This record gives sequence, structure tokens and C-alpha cells, in this order.
Amino acid sequence: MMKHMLSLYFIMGSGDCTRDPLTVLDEAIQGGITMFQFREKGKKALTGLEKYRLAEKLFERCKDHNIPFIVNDDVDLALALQADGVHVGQDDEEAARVRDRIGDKYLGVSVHNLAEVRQALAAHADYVGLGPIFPTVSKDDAKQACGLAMIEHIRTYEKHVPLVAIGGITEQTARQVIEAGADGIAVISAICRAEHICEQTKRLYETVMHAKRRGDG
Ligand SMILES: Cc1ncc(COP(=O)(O)OP(=O)(O)O)c(N)n1
Ligand SMILES: Cc1ncsc1CCOP(=O)(O)O
Ligand SMILES: [Mg+2]
Repeated sequence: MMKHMLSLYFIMGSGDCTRDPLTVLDEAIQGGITMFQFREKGKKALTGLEKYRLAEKLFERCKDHNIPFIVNDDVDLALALQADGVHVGQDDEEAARVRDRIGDKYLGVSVHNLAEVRQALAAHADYVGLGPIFPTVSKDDAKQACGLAMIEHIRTYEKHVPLVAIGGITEQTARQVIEAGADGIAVISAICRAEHICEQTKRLYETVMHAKRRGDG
């Protein structure tokens, strides 16, 4: 179940969009995203009530289409909305504490190496987000790209952990990412910066699903 939900994980906040975020999400949903993360970050990021109101509207859209709605960083917002889950990184609220606060909601944790994967599992994370795999234009404070080899390395030692790869992933690289051992791809710019969001999302979905089917055989 979780491994399917991670297949095409769309991450977005108002700062990533050149059009209305609700329209962007609608088109991405029509294209076939399997999970959504609300990530409101950056210089012009909405705060307070404005952030809450946008999250609420995006969440409604996700609910209408059975797409899990995950909140980035902001555990209070996730609890206030009764969102489906929270994603935290190594510099955010500690994963074990977040797990205590959110009960059985989904918990995603960012990781960069095998040791962090094991820590995340010890904190009862439902999945890990590994990256950046490639250089990214969407995160100012991103660490150095770890490459496909890090996916293979982690998969060698942790065969079952639900793992989504993130960072600079495109239609051209999605297949390699799945072949290296990821259960899915998490993307911002590959969808937000596409000229035709629905069509681009469909292509990403087909690429990922095709690669996953080949791996199952
Ligand atoms: C699925 C997924 N993986 C990794 C991240 C990055 O989280 P983090 O390192 O906390 O950085 P910010 O996104 O908070 O800037 C993510 N958000 N989602
Ligand atoms: C949030 C995040 N964490 C690691 S890379 C990244 C940004 C991913 O965006 P893009 O898909 O545009 O590279
Ligand atoms: Mg974070």
C-alpha cells in the first residue's frame, strides 16, 4: 500500500507555482499523482491563516480523489487539519517525537544515508525520502547530490523499507531511479514547471509504473 502511494509523490507550495496552486494540483491529480505533500517554504511563503486556508483547500481536493495529503515540517498544521501525515527532515522536529504526537498518521523522514534510514525506522517512520539524488533547483539548502548509487546501497541492506527518491528527478531519469531500488519518485519542478501539467504527470506516472512492473517480474 505505502509502496504504491509513493509511486508518484507530488510536492508543492505556492512559491513553486506560476499559476494558481489549486489548478496546478487539479491537473496533477488528473495526471495520476499518488500522494501529495504541502510544502510552503521560501521567501514569499504564506504564513498563519493564509497558509492554513490554502492547505485546507488543497487537502479538500486530495480528499475528493483519495490522494494522501502530507504536511511538510508543520506538525501543528497537520494536526489542526487532520491531515493524513507529516514529513520531517533531519533538522526538523525529531521523528520519534512527531510519531508520538501524530499517532498512526503517516510519518515520512528525510534521509541521506543508511544510518539515517535505520534511525527513521527506529522512530517508526512509514517511509523515507532519500535525496537529493541529483542537483535540484527547488531547495536552496539542499545537501550535495548523492546519486543513484546511494539508492542501491540502501536497498542492499534494507530490502523492505518504503523509499521514495527526491531531487532533480525528471521524466528522463525516473526509470533509472526505480531500477536502482526506489519505490517511487518525489518531484516538485518536473510537474510545477511543466508547460502541460496533466500530460507531463501522465508521462511520469507511466514511466514509473512501467519500471516498477518490470522490477516485479
Ligand atoms: C519526500 C520528501 N523527501 C525529502 C524531503 C526533504 O525534507 P527536508 O530535508 O526536511 O527539507 P524541506 O523539504 O523541509 O526543505 C521532503 N520534503 N519530502
Ligand atoms: C524538498 C527536497 N528535498 C531534497 S531535494 C528537494 C527538492 C525537490 O524538488 P525537484 O523535484 O524540483 O528537484
Ligand atoms: Mg523539513
